[in-house]
Amino acid sequence: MPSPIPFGERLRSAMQACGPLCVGIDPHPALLEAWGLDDTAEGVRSFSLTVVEAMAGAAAILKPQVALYERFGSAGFAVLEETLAAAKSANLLTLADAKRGDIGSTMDAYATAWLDDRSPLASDAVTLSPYLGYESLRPALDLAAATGRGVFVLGLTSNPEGPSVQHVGGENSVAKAIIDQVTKENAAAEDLGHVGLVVGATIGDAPEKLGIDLTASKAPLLTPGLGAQGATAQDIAKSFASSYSQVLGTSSRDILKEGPNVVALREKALRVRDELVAAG
Ligand SMILES: O=c1ccn([C@@H]2O[C@H](COP(=O)(O)O)[C@@H](O)[C@H]2O)c(=O)[nH]1
Repeated sequence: MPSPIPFGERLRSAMQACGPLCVGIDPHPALLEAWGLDDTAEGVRSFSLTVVEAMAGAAAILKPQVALYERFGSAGFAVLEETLAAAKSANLLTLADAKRGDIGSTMDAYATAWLDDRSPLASDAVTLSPYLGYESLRPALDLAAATGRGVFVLGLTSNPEGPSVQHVGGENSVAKAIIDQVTKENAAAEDLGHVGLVVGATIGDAPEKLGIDLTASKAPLLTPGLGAQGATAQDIAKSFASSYSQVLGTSSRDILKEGPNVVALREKALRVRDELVAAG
């Protein structure tokens, strides 16, 4: 069996072809209502398939927020499976925003669920929480590498509560310890590695203050916080400066509020994408 193409290479090709944008699929009750859909699994299905249709060729990757499917139990997971399959058929990469993290033995099962070729939920990448210790993520890190998939580890999150944990330690912060491990993991990559980082668009000068070198990490940098949480493409360009070529700008509600019209959704995504390109 030939080795799979590494996730970092696949992501870079998608970013070159479609631009540095990740569109989040977050079917919140208020958005479903605004789109004239019921807050049911069927409503979430219609919402998700419309986003997939609108984003083909306009986004490098789609990020379904797993929590918003999970609230409908098995019916929600069936819709998520269908959404992942539709994205694959439309040549869109997928990042399941599940933020999984547990002791190693349980992590094995999470890795199988999100990163094994045989799983109906297999995605191109999954988000992981490293707060049980970076090495507890090993089953997912290794399975992702073996299957040509990726993971995005929480580093500096976009929410205002994040610093109360992630900045602890100052020059030897919790976030720096995590990011140093990611740097080691991606050391052999020529460009982007298979281990990405979640680093919010709202973080301001935190990397500088904490002595964190994001460029050296070779991590694809997922930057939630753009749009609905108040950050702009210019904010990202300022915070990320030398690592900007690694940035995958991500936005959910600010784009999704343009639906359900497919053309309006796509045009908004293209505007956000063009702003990200221009800011660099
Ligand atoms: O630090 C983080 C990590 C993840 N998220 C997720 O991204 C989207 C953001 O949605 P917007 O509507 O663009 O605000 C959402 O799914 C979050 O759970 C984040 O915001 N920050």
